[in-house]
Amino acid sequence: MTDKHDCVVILDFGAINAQMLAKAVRQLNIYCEVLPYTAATDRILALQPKALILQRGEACGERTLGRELPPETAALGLPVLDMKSSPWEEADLKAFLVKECKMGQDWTTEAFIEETVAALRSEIQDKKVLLAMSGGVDSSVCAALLHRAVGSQLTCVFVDHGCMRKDEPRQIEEVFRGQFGMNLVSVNAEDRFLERLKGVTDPEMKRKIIGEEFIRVFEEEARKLGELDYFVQGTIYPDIIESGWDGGKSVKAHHNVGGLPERIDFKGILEPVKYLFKDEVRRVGEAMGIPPVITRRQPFPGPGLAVRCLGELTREKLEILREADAIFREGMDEKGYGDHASQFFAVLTNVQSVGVTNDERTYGYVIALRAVLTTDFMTAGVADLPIAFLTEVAAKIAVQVQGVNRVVYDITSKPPATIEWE
Ligand SMILES: Nc1ncnc2c1ncn2[C@@H]1O[C@H](COP(=O)(O)OP(=O)(O)OP(=O)(O)O)[C@@H](O)[C@H]1O
Repeated sequence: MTDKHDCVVILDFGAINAQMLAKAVRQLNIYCEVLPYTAATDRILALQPKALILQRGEACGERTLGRELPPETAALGLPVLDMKSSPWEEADLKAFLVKECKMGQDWTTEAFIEETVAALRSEIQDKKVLLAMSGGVDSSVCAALLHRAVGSQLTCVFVDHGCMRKDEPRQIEEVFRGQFGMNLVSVNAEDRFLERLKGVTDPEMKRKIIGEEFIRVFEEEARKLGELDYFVQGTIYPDIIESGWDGGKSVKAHHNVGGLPERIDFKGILEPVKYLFKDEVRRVGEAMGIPPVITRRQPFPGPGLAVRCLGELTREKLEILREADAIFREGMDEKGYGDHASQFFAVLTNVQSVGVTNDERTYGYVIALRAVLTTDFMTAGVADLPIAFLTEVAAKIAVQVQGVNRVVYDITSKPPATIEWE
C-alpha cells in the first residue's frame, strides 16, 4: 500500500478525532496510517513515512496531558506537525504535507483499484477464492476487486436466511451475477433458519442460532465447491486501527462467518479493503460500477430483520415487517429525507392492539419506525422528520400491510436506547 505512494504517519495521543484527521489527510490524496503515539520506531519506519503528525489537540482534554513523544521517535528526525490545537484547518494540513514535505497527491481511488487488483492477481495466481457475500458495502466491494483480479476463479456465496429486506436477494443476484457476471451461489435457506428459530424469543439466542446455522450452511456450500485456496474478509480500517488511548486493538467480530476460516483449511485470507475507511470503500465501489442501491446501503445487522422482528420469528411476521420497512424506506427516498438520517428502518414490535377498519374491529401488530442521525454509531439522535410525512407513511403502512393497524415513531436517543431494538 505504501511503497508506491508517499505516506504520513499520524501518531494518536488519545485524540477522539484521530480517524477524522486521517480521513482529512486522505482527502488530499495522500496516504496515511494511524499508530498509537507509543508505537515502536521500527513499526513507524516500516511505513517509510515522509512526516509525522502528532494528534494531541486541546479538544482531547486531560486524556492527552503529559503524554510526550518518545525520545527515540523524536530522534528519527522526520518533519513533525504537532496538532496542539483543534480543530485543524485543511489548509494547514496541505501547507505542511504538500508545500513543506513535498508529498505527492497521487493516492487516488483509481490508483488504489489498479494497485490492489494487481497485488491480488500476483498473490492468487491460478488459485481459487471464496467470498461470503452479504450484499453490504464491504463484501460487495471486495467481490468487485477480486472479480476484476481473477474473474471466474472467484466464487461468492450468498445465504438468504429469510431475514433480508424486501428485494435484497433479487438485487444481489441482479448486480453480481447479472451485471458483473460473477460466479454467485445464492442459497435459499429460509426454511432451515425458521425451523431452528421456532419458539425462540430471546434476542441473544436468536443471534446465536442464526450465527451457528449460518456457519453450517456456509460450510456445506463451501464443501460442495471443492478445494478453495483463499477466503476473503471485508475487514476495514476502523476494525483494526489501534487507538492511542487504550493501546488495544478492536478486531471486527465477523459474527456471521467468524468461525469459518478455522473450520475450512484455506491457504490464506485476503483482506483487500483493510486499510480503507467506509467512505473510501464506498468510493471504490462507485468507481467500479456497483450501483448506489448497494454502495449507499445502510448498515444492516448480520442477523438481518431477525433483530427487528421482536419475539418469535415466523414467516408471517417477517413478511409484515419486510413490507412495512419497504414502505418507510421508499417514502424516505421519495421525499429525499434519506440524507437527513444515518439509518432508518421499521421494527415489528410484538405488541398487538385494537384498531378499526371499515367499521370492523381489528386486532393487529404495532409497527415502530426508527430514524437516527449519528456520525459514529456510538451515540445517536432522533432524526427530525416532519410529522406530516410520518403520518402519511403510517397511514400507508396501516392500510396496505395486512396485520398492522398502528404505527409509532421511536423518539429515543442513544443512549439510553440503542439504535436497534434487540
Ligand atoms: N447473508 C450473508 N450471506 C453471505 N455472507 C454474509 C451474509 N451476511 C454476512 N456475511 C458475511 O459476513 C461478513 C460480516 O457481516 P456483517 O453483517 O458484520 O457485515 P459488515 O461487516 O457490515 O460487512 P458488509 O458491508 O459486507 O455487510 C460480511 O462482510 C460477509 O462477508
